[in-house]
Formats: sequence, structure tokens, C-alpha cells
Amino acid sequence: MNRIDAAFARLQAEGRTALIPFITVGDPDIDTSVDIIRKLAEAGADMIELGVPYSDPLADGPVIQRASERALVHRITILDCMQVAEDARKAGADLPFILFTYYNPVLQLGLESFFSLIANKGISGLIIPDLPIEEDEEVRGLAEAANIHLIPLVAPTSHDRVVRIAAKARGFVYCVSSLGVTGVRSDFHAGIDEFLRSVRDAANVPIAVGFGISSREQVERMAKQADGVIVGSAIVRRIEESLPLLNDPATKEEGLNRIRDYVATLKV
Ligand SMILES: O=P(O)(O)OC[C@@H](O)[C@@H](O)c1c[nH]c2ccccc12
Repeated sequence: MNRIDAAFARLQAEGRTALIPFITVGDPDIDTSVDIIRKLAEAGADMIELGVPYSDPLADGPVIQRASERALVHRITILDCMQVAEDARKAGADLPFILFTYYNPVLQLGLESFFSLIANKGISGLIIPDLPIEEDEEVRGLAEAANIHLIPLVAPTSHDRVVRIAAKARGFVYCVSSLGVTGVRSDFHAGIDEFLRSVRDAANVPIAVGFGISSREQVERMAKQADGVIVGSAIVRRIEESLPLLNDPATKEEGLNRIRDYVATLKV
């Protein structure tokens, strides 16, 4: 069984909601990413989105754009992200990992090379936000052969595409809560409740909501209609705010614990 499926089955039995943090790998550096993942696991994360930094993150707001820039200073590659996942698991963060990458880095490697690189490395899921369902046939086949769930995104503007996207979904359906780019928000798309109901009706796998979530109240609200929540920018912003602590060995643990303590408030 894929570890994402096992995690959702456990959470459903416990009546709990999956907490799925996103971080940019290599922000501020590879070793600290491993430490942060360990702290996210301590905070109660159920699976983690490992973002491959990219030079042109068109769907990202300023917080994640800056994180990508910081990580790209170290020229982080997909191979580095595999190493981070392996090191984090060895360090005790034994969670399902979802690799998050834009399509271009995958194309630059070539699909066969990309999947040979990530297969059997503890990656359970894959999100490629700019790969539309109309073009994902080959990627889907290679992912399934590697027992890696290709997790699709649906947005409030997906309308009649929701049924087609949800029907092919593996792992979970990623429901984007708002239009526009990633980033903390105080409110979500006006029709979000109806949108989530339409995805729930069309999906045979769990559904998770992302974009803009930063508070326990928002998580509790989304937990009423979804099986999981994804939180990225709010966590990445705390990493950014903690950089002075993280970059000094004398205060690194304090910086890591600040991130852990914030994320722990989001576990419901
Ligand atoms: O950052 P937010 O608003 O919490 O949203 C999650 C998001 O960071 C993560 O899932 C993600 C990072 N980059 C993306 C690009 C497209 C879709 C999703 C993403």
C-alpha cells in the first residue's frame, strides 16, 4: 500500500485531518531542511510536500519565491531533494514525502531519468502544478509503475473539469482554496464550500485544501469539508523570520523549535 493511502486510512480511523506542510528544499540550506522536516514531524505533520526550488515559480507568491531564491543559491537539484528525504527519514521523520516540482525541471531531466531518480527513494506522491490533465498520460503511467501517486490540483475555476480530474486522482485531490498565487490569506474564494462539495462528490480519494491557510481557525474550518490541509507560505515565512536564529549554531535549535511550535498549533 502507498504510504499516503495508509496515512489517510489511519487519520480517518482516528477522525483527524491530515496536516501537510510544504517547504522549499535547501531553504536556507540542505542540512537545515533535514532539521526542519524532523521538527515538522515532531509538530504532528502527517505527510510533507518537498518543494524543488525553481527559478520561475509562476504560481507562487513572494514568500515562496524568496525561499526558492535562497535555495537556488545552493543550486539545489531534484537529487538533493531525494537526499534530504532519505536523511530526514534516517533522522526519524518517517513520513510520506510528496515531491513538489514545476514541470520544467522534470522535462530537463527527461521523464525516464526523472522517475528512475525518484523511484524507490521513499517518495510516495508527486505534485506538478503546471502539468494539465490533458498532457499527463505518460507521467501518470510512469508514476503508477513506481507506486508514486500523481496528485492533481483542482481550482474553483475548474468547473466541469473537476469530474475528469478527480476521477483519475491518486493519493488525494489538491483543492486550491483561492484564485491567484500561493500566500497567506484572511479569506478564501467566495464559493469554496460549494466547490469542495463538488470535489468531494466527484472524488474516490481523500481531498485536501491548500492556499492561504495559516491559522488553527482556518484549519478547523477546512477540516469540516476536507480530509487534509496543506500549509506552505505561513511555514516558509516563519523559516524566513527565523533565519537569524537558524544561521547561528548557538541559536539554531531555538529557531527550529519556533517553527515546530507554530506548526503544532495547526494539528487538529
Ligand atoms: O503557500 P500556501 O498559500 O500555504 O499554499 C500551499 C502551497 O505553498 C504549496 O502547496 C505550493 C507551493 N507552490 C505551489 C504552486 C502551486 C500550487 C501549490 C503550491
